[in-house]
Amino acid sequence: MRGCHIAHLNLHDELLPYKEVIAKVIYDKNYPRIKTVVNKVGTITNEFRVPEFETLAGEHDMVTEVKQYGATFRLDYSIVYWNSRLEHEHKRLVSQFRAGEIVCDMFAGIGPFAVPAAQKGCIVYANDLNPDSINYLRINAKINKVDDHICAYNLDARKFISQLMEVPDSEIKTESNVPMPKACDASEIHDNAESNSEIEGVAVDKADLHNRIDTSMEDVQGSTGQAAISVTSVKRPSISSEGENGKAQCTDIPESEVRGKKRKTNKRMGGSEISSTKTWEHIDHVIMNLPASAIQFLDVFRGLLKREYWKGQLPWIHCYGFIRASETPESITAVAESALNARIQDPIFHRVRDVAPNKAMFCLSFRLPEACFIEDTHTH
Ligand SMILES: C[S@@+](CC[C@H](N)C(=O)[O-])C[C@H]1O[C@@H](n2cnc3c(N)ncnc32)[C@H](O)[C@@H]1O
Repeated sequence: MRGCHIAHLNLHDELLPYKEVIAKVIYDKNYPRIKTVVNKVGTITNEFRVPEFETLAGEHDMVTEVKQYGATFRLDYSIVYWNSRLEHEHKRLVSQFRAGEIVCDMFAGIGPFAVPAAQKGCIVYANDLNPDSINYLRINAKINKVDDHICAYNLDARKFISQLMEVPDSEIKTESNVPMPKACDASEIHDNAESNSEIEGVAVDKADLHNRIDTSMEDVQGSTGQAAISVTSVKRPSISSEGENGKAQCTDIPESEVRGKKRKTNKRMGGSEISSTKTWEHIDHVIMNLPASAIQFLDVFRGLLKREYWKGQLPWIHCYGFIRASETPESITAVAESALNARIQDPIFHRVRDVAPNKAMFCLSFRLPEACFIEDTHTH
């Protein structure tokens, strides 16, 4: 693994009697680059997907730094999930994202999707149930200088996505609280639609659309003052704030962060627009990399998005899982449809890698079906 002083073995049973000898040879041949040789023990059963390791040679130091396509990730191998074999998959998926898009990573780990997506200029809402993963994700966001593009949360994935989609009281449309006409203007809604989409016959670039929408939102805020209140009046706690013992605080999503994160256009993008994001109005991608059970979380999307607030197309869901020899992409899609209680149009099934002779990891990507909208949430 690039940049790492740990050699991580996965020895089969027949080699276990020789494990010390094997480890010593690896250590002697590679020292000082390799300072620790570990072997994975048993199968992963804990919910944080952290393997157990035994140290076979060298010092027991499991804190290290690894590099993936230009990003640096610090982690403690003994307390967080990390799999260097997913490098290509991280890269493949992030290559589909575009600057300015909003990405929600429900099972983010230490940030191998979140950090490169933020480096691309996406706004990333990243969550993990393991507080140590979130602690390292925040550290990695800082190391890679994208902490202004990542909001990190330590919640159960269902709660995380539900809270991001919750419309705050101050924004609920009532008869006396009619939405700002310009912010919900049909042409803007239309503009916020699609990557490289055809709008009235013209090819439209999504990043450009976001910039244009951003500018118009600034105008709206300036002219009415109403939206500006929801975005700027609440002081957001620092994303990288730490609790006692240097651990990231485990809290619900702070209202101010859910309500709309100030978005600075990435300096590397050369832009200077500052805009706001309201996650209940639009997100572009949801990543669900918990292959053992992510598909069972899909039911959280039933009735999750509120049609009257939503702008543009529905988000892409990228859901990971394992496929056995007895299963097919169609049968996997049927399981996802059953969880969503909706038909999926044109699913994209990508085989990520073989993990055992009869088992492969896959990524099922699809646009959230319209049936997942909740129609009328008006409070009169
Ligand atoms: C397979 S790892 C993926 C991490 C990262 N996305 C990657 O590609 O390396 C799954 C992650 O989901 C987290 N996790 C497990 N159950 C969860 C839950 N109910 N809600 C949120 N995160 C959870 C684990 O702590 C772990 O970091």
